Amino acid sequence: MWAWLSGPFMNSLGSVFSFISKDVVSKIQIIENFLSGENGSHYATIQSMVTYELENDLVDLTKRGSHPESGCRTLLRLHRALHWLELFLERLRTSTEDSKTSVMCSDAYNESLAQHHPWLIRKAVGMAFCALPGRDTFFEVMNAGDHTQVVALLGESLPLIAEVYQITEDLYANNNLLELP
Ligand SMILES: CCCCCCCC/C=C\CCCCCCCC(=O)N[C@@H](COP(=O)(O)O)[C@H](O)/C=C/CCCCCCCCCCCCC
Repeated sequence: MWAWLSGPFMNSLGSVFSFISKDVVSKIQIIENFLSGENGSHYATIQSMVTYELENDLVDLTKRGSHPESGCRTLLRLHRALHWLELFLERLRTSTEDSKTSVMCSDAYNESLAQHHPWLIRKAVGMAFCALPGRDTFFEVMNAGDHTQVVALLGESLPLIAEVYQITEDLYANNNLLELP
């Protein structure tokens, strides 16, 4: 995932996608830094991270303050991105030759991340989607064989992505963390 996000495919799509990939990579890096830091053992699971940060007042709960890059708020952004990914890949899996990646991408975006982004980002992202390559290119960059094989792989992977998403969603909902600033 890391290599793909910062690799030639994303960079070839233009400046908006470079910005998106840098944003995701920097958020993954924040979590990795916690994991390799002195309190790393508390970051071994999402559950232990949430418990540790909440018990030690390490999360800005209502407005950004002294903990602008807590593990909880950083993971929340990635969690929302994972939802976009799930919705997009499901559309790709069930797409036909006539399907447009720009439409699949923006429909998935509007159902997920868009609700958390300001107007300017939504507009910039919406325009960038129009420049996305076609469906065949997406199948190729997955590097998992022909179309039938990619569709089969997506059929196996998507339930796992959905399960990971739901576990985090439930944990965050139970701890009132779904709207962290
Ligand atoms: C359990 C972790 C799993 C991580 C899974 C990540 C999957 C990533 C896959 C695709 C990339 C989507 C990236 C979306 C990043 C969104 C993070 C975010 O919302 N960041 C915004 C807020 O950050 P803060 O300021 O609060 O720190 C930030 O403002 C970024 C805005 C631009 C977001 C544009 C989203 C566009 C979504 C569609 C991406 C299309 C990628 C095309 C791939 C060919």
